[in-house]
Amino acid sequence: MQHKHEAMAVGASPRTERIRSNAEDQCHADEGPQALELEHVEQTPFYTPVYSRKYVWTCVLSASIGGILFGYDTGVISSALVLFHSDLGHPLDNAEKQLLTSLTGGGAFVGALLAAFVTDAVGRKMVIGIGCIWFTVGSVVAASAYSVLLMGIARFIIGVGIGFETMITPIYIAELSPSSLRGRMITIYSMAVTGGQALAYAGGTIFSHVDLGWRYLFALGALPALAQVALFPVYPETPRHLIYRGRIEDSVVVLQQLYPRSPPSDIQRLGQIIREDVNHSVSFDQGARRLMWSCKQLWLVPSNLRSLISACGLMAVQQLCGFNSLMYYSATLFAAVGLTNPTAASLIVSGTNFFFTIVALFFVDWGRRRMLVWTLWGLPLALAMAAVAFSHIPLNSALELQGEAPSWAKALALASLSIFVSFYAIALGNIPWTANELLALEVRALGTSLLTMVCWGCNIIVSATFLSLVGRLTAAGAFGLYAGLCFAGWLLVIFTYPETAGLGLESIREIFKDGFGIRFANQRQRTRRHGSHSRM
Ligand SMILES: O[C@H]1[C@H](O)[C@@H](O)[C@H](O)[C@@H](O)[C@H]1O
Repeated sequence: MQHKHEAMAVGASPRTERIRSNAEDQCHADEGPQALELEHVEQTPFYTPVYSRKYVWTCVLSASIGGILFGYDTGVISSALVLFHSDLGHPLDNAEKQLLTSLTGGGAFVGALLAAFVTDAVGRKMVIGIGCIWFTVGSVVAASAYSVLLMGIARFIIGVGIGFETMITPIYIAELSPSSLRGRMITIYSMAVTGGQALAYAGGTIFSHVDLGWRYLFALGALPALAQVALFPVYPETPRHLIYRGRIEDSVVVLQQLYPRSPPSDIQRLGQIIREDVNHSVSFDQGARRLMWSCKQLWLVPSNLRSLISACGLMAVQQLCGFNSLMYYSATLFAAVGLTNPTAASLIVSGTNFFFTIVALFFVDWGRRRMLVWTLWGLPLALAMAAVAFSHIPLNSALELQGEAPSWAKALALASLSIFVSFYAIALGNIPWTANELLALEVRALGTSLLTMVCWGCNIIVSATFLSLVGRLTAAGAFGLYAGLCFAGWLLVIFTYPETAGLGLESIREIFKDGFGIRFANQRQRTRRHGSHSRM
């Protein structure tokens, strides 16, 4: 009832009022027992030998190649900038360097928006393919570029590919995975991202000794895209999308492949539950899958809006915590604190990030909210330590050391930044990519597109302002500011991010019906655990 008043207060038309209240009624329908049943069916393979899950792992690993592309192409620019010399017509000035770095973020922002227009129409798998085309074309143009303009165009094209890929791969994986493994499988994708970044830094070290090495670096970026296209026949369209398009028989075949050990009755029931959820979304669709309609669903249905705030809020925290400033400027920062091999120093950041993403793999299905709440406090603490350290290290706005710095401050700077990366990678670095699971099917494509745009919008803000922040506030002030933002992010998570680990995608919409559902979700987790104990 309260929601009706909310909508009236903003002057909703009778039609939008109808849309909203339909959705509310559906959300309040009794989904509890059915949702638990779905989770039970999806968990069946969990108790069966690993080889029976081979197919789902093959699909997830094939899709995760997109993560390698994302990581490699965002990481490669920092090495390439050092290797360009005058190969693009003249030595690059700072503005050109910043432009070539941020154009990828701009392209990704546009790509995520474009992907929203096509995802429901052409399917999840096809969008992965479209992303690969952008990556391949962008890599070829970048490898053969001879001017800043051409390189700029190439970086933008690669960015569009990243936008497509970051929008679709997490949805694709979430829709294919059994709920008990969903977090872990999306974390495989995050591992691919951080692994791709580490590969880019390693490649940068190797090709720094090769004439025109940057051309090889960019050309190599096309290989994962081509590999993903080659694997196209191996991975299927998601059952949820197939059902959405009315291809029921195809969806049953895919479900059978995904759950080979489940009895046919379980497969049938799973298909039926997904179908009911899809019918529920399509019935709102009124026959026209128009973006405007999805927008209204997202903004005017309070439960959808709340899930969007939760998901996008967490993604904003991931980017605004300042991690990517460290990623892009780590070499320069570490050089300032006395390390002699800057590329190897960058490998410390990307390697630590990769390592702790692997650690995250073991905890993410234990609890997303739990992991976030237990680790996020470490970020402001580590950044506050970094702020203390850098207040004794005199740097100018180009991050060059101006004078002497005490060795304890240098050691503290190194230690605090390493602690920061570890705490970041174990939860905040990957959980926001699982957040599309918060969105109901009828708004998942558009909502995930917005989620991805928040990621890239905030990414551009952080990467384009770090040096100016250091200029205005000093490095200590910049780290202090990030510490404040991280602390605010921790509070945001505590109040708005419910626990979703182990819940079926079709049951998550229920959580947001009366608020951010923190208590409700905890209660669901208890019931679920109790249910699975009593089944065992
Ligand atoms: O999840 C990824 C990962 O943490 C990367 O290391 C970071 O560069 C990206 O911005 C983030 O979205």
